[in-house]
Amino acid sequence: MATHKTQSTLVVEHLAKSYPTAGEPLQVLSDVSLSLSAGDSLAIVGPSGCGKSTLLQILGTLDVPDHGSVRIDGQDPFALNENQLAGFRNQHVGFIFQDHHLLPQLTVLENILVPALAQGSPRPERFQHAQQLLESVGLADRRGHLPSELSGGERERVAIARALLMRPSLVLADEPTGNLDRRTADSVSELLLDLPTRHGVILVVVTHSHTLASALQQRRELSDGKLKEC
Ligand SMILES: Nc1ncnc2c1ncn2[C@@H]1O[C@H](COP(=O)(O)OP(=O)(O)OP(=O)(O)O)[C@@H](O)[C@H]1O
Repeated sequence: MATHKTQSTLVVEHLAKSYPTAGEPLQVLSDVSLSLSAGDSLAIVGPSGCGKSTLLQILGTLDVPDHGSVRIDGQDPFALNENQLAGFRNQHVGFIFQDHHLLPQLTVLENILVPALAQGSPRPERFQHAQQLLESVGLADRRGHLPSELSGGERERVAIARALLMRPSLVLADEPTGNLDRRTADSVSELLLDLPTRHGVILVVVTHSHTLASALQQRRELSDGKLKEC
């Protein structure tokens, strides 16, 4: 199952981002730089409102910085036009959100295949890969179930499998264990921690969980718009 992309890299230099307000703009990121490669994992921690999700959105190319650069696998995603960027994101980035964003009317297997649908009908290899991923998250026997028939932890597992479908270089997780009880959070964390070695991805996790943060290879606190060692 391991599909190491040895070229996987994330290089971020001097990112800055502010939001307009009625008064002075709110400077959320002032100077963020980092460099990660295949197999690396990083926790981003910090108090509520410090800008963690904003940073994750920019790393995932869902939002644009005011200044600075992001290079994923050596490419500048913000130099692409809108269609190219959507395709690039689909191929290079997997997202895992706290509320998992599964489509309620689709089965577990169909939800995992959603990223491939953006490119038309999934090829048989994709179905096979989706099935393998379902097995790897321990849900092979739930492929025909709807999200409403799953527990919170099981839905999060589906979201993890979906994030891996396109064999991304970069997996971004925003509070992946935030809504889960301790035991379920531990088992989801275990799956996440396995991703960099098992799938050769770069894993960046925003979390308030000390347990999860301390299990990742690297930790940075976002403070005053900058990443600091912690
Ligand atoms: N679209 C927006 N327009 C204006 N302000 C925004 C916008 N998005 C976020 N903010 C503000 O930017 C700051 C950082 O928000 P962000 O969601 O990145 O923080 P966070 O560290 O992820 O918080 P939490 O841990 O509570 O999720 C907050 O003060 C928030 O209110």
